[in-house]
Amino acid sequence: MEPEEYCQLISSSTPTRTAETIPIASAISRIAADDVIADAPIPAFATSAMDGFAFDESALNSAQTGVEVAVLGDIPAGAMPVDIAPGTAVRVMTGAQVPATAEVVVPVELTDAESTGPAPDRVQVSSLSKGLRAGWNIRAVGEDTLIGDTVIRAGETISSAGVGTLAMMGRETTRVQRPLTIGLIVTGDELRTDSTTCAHPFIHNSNLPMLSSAITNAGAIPVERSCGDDPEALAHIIDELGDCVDLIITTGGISAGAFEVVRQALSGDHSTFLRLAMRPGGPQGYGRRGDVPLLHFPGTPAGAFLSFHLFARSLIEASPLRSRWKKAVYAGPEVLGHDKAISLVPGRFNTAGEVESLNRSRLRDFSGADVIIRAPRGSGSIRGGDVIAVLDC
Ligand SMILES: Nc1nc2c(c(=O)[nH]1)N[C@H]1C(S)=C(S)[C@@H](COP(=O)(O)OP(=O)(O)OC[C@H]3O[C@@H](n4cnc5c(N)ncnc54)[C@H](O)[C@@H]3O)O[C@H]1N2
Ligand code: MOO
Repeated sequence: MEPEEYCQLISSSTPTRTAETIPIASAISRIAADDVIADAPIPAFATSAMDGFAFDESALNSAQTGVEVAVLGDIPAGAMPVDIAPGTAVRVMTGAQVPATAEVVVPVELTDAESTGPAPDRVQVSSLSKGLRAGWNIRAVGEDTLIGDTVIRAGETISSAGVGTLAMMGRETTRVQRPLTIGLIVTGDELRTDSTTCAHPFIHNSNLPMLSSAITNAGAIPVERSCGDDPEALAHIIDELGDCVDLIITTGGISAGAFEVVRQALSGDHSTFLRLAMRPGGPQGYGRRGDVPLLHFPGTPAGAFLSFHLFARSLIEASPLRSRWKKAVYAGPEVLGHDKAISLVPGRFNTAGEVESLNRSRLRDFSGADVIIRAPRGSGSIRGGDVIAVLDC
């Protein structure tokens, strides 16, 4: 089974999301829970798009014949508009509310006026074409956004432009998805988290800080646990976490050894274990204990890293793996396909915007990578100039 098909199989493990209301200043990188619909037009009143002079229709007619027009005053942005007496002009600044009778705004550069200093008493327009449309340089009510426009869609990640859009509409709070809480259990008697006790035959526990930070980076809240090779102890930790998390990820203990703690604790009643046609990260498992979905990743650090980016992120983002791959142009070197499995290889964008591969798939090779390259299975290979599938990581 290829990873996309497996992702489809585990999609029923996608945790249920609830929503919360938060201040817009905290909404960056959060996922919009609802469509945001404009309840007022933007701009809410007609404004000038230029620094210049607002003319009513008869003043414009005079100005187009070269006649000087009287200027009745100034409307800076943020000031109430001054009415235009028939046949006269007012000086307006970009963003200022224009008088209701304004026909056009003529930019200051097209007049004989200085751009700074007090407003002149009179203004003459140097050159103005005849067929000006009414509303020239005036931003009409709703020109940017109309009442009822969907400005942010449910499921979109709110960017800084999104925060600005919410602020532009006068929103102080917004509804976002509540972050998921994810239990992370790394397994293995050989693991030591405290480096002072990590003498032979123990090893440093890399999966715990790696996946905990990956969970945080994906916008979720990690709850960390470590477990030895005792299946009963693991079942106990899963039950304890089950009350307070939306998803549990385990690493290690799922392949073919004599002390496969995850497999022993869960296979049969709770979880299914299988080998995917992908390298690294082939051994995988999924299941449910009570209401809580379970994902089981291999213990090898590169396998755990890739499993997180392919599968955990698909569930967190509620987006199938098939639609998460992006296209890129490959720059080389040649990567040979494996007959039985797709290969996952670290890739980095070069200065030409194409992807180069590092050709080995150790965890340290992924640490400098921008993307995970998907090299298809089979006897072919990927070469410079090919269009390839990549996943950000
Ligand atoms: N007879 C077979 N043996 C193995 C097979 C197989 O098909 N037949 N598959 C191999 C592949 S591929 C993988 S991947 C691993 C997966 O094994 P597990 O998921 O059971 O993981 P462990 O055996 O517990 O650990 C594997 C490896 O990773 C180290 N490890 C585990 N957790 C951590 C951690 N938190 N931090 C750092 N390193 C960790 C562990 O010490 C092992 O070296 O199975 C192969 N074997
Ligand atoms: O599937 Mo494993 O060692 O290739 O991660």
